[in-house]
Amino acid sequence: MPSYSNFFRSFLYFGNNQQKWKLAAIVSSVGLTTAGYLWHNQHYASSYSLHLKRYSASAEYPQLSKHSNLMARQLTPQMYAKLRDRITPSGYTIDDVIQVGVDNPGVPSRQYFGVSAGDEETYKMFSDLFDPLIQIRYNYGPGSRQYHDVDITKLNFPFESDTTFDINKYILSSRIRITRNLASYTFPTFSTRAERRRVEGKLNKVFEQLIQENNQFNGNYYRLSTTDERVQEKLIHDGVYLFKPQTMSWLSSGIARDWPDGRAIYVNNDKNIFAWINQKDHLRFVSWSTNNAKNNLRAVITNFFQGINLLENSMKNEGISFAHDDHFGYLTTCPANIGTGLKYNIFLKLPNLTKDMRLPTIIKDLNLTMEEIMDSDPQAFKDCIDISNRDRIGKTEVEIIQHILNGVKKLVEIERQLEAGHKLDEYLKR
Ligand SMILES: Nc1ncnc2c1ncn2[C@@H]1O[C@H](COP(=O)(O)OP(=O)(O)OP(=O)(O)O)[C@@H](O)[C@H]1O
Repeated sequence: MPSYSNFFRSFLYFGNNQQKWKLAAIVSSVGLTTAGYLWHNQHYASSYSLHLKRYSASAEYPQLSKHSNLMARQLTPQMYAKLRDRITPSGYTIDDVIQVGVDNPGVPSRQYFGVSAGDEETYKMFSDLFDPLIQIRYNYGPGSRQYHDVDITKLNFPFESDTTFDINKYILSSRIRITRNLASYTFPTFSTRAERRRVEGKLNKVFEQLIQENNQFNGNYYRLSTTDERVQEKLIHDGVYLFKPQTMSWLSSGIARDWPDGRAIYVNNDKNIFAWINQKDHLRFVSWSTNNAKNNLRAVITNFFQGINLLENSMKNEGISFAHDDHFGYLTTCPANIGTGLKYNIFLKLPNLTKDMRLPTIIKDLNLTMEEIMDSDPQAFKDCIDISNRDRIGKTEVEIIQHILNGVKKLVEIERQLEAGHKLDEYLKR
């Protein structure tokens, strides 16, 4: 092992004076950075454990006996005691992770996660809890790898070449979105005001590039804190306004703090592409068909992936990228979105099928999710359902979209059989 005196002697005989000073400057800056990093970590870890260790793990264990969310079913007192000593580099703890689930018990019929991530490191740091939850909800095991495929030429759009019936009678509209966070910044659950503003500032530059460089994405960027009421009303009318999250689960996760500071909206001139900045995640990017452009399935998907591609190119110019991991895919605030962060919704009008009690079972067998459509006018979406993907992780983007399209094709076919007077049992037997 080289001794300090050997090191000093080598330094004396090294190069000329200028090179010596250069070397000394490099060595001391590396030393100071390392010492600073270690001090920072130790300081945080020790103040955190001092604070926690005032009471035992069993005294701190949350009251979960009446809870039915996934977290409450997995977090044993032993696991809590083990994870209580961990902290991510930005300071996120197990108590931060579980707060949404402690405050929101959930209902047995819904697989509500009851956890949130505060930064990229959360998933690995608290994998004892996150891994089983993701396994239960998505059947996605710890050894798996998330693959991506955005080659939309592989997609097969149903009924596109079939002109024998009016598809617009059944398919009303579609909407696709991704949700993402930027690498190296804390997530909205945990960001400080300054960091949230920094993220918004970076994304502002990215969207300004998109607006300037591309006709289709030409549009406007609005900071919520400086948007006047008239513009606000217009954005609400266009269906793109970013409202402050109101549900208890999102309020207790911390994402609505300081609203509307650091929040922004991008929307293109055609109003069929928009983005929300600093809502549940740093970025939510959406492509949809408005009511007067019904059943524009292919265009919605094409615009969407074109937009993401341009966004990622602009992000490179800004030196930023999305938080991503080979195993977990894109890292999101809620594990419900992890993997692809992709949700694809299609509104369907199925007057016969929606009257049948077996519809929820059919939807479940197709591995889809069905939601009610909320509208101020209850008649507007009579006999309609909102179909979306159940999976976000373990499948590629193209697989998820094709799965929805195939499911929609089946549902429309069943509806048409019922319309023609056939019984549902006949179809189900096939
Ligand atoms: N196909 C569609 N056509 C028109 N509007 C849609 C469509 N799909 C969804 N929407 C509307 O967009 C809004 C948000 O939809 P949704 O809650 O499914 O997605 P999300 O907010 O992106 O995801 P989540 O809240 O589950 O993280 C809802 O008001 C919904 O009615």
